[in-house]
Amino acid sequence: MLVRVAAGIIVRDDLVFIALRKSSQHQGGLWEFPGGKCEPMESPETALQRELKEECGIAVTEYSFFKTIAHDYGDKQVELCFYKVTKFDGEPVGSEGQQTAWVPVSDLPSYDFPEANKEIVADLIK
Ligand SMILES: Nc1nc2c([nH]c(=O)n2[C@@H]2O[C@H](COP(=O)(O)OP(=O)(O)OP(=O)(O)O)[C@@H](O)[C@H]2O)c(=O)[nH]1
Ligand SMILES: [Mg+2]
Repeated sequence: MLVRVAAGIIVRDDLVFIALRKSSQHQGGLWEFPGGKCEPMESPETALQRELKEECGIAVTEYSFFKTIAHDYGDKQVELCFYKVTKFDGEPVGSEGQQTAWVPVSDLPSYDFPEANKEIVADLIK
C-alpha cells in the first residue's frame, strides 16, 4: 500500500513547530511535522493546506517545496512531500488534541521522529 503524504515544516525565526503522533496512529509516540495523506487526485500542495488547517488551525500563505522522501515501513510504503511553511495566518495549535512544541532547529535531533524523517532532520540542522 503506497500512501502519498504532505507535511509542513512550519518555521518562525529559528523555531520549528512539531507535533506528537498519538499512540493509536501509525508511528505513534513519535514526533512529526504536521500533515497527512493526500486524497485521491489531490495535489500535495492542496493536501498541505487542508491538513495544516485541520490539524493545526492555520492558513498557510507562503511555502516552498523542501524534499520528497520515499520510505518503506514494511506495513506501509509512504511518499512524503515536505514543504517549508514560512508564512501563515493564525497561531498553530494541536487541533486534534495532540501535544505540540516550538523547538529550536538545533534541538531537533533530541526528539524521536519516524525513520523517514531522519534525513529531513539532518538537512535542517546543516
Ligand atoms: N504527518 C506526518 N506523517 C508522517 C511523517 N513522517 C512519517 O513517516 N509519516 C507517515 O505518513 C503517514 C501519513 O500521515 P498521517 O497519519 O498524518 O495521515 P492523516 O493525517 O491523513 O491521518 P489519518 O490517517 O488519521 O486520517 C503515516 O503513516 C505516518 O507514519 C511526518 O513527519 N508527518
Ligand atoms: Mg496527520
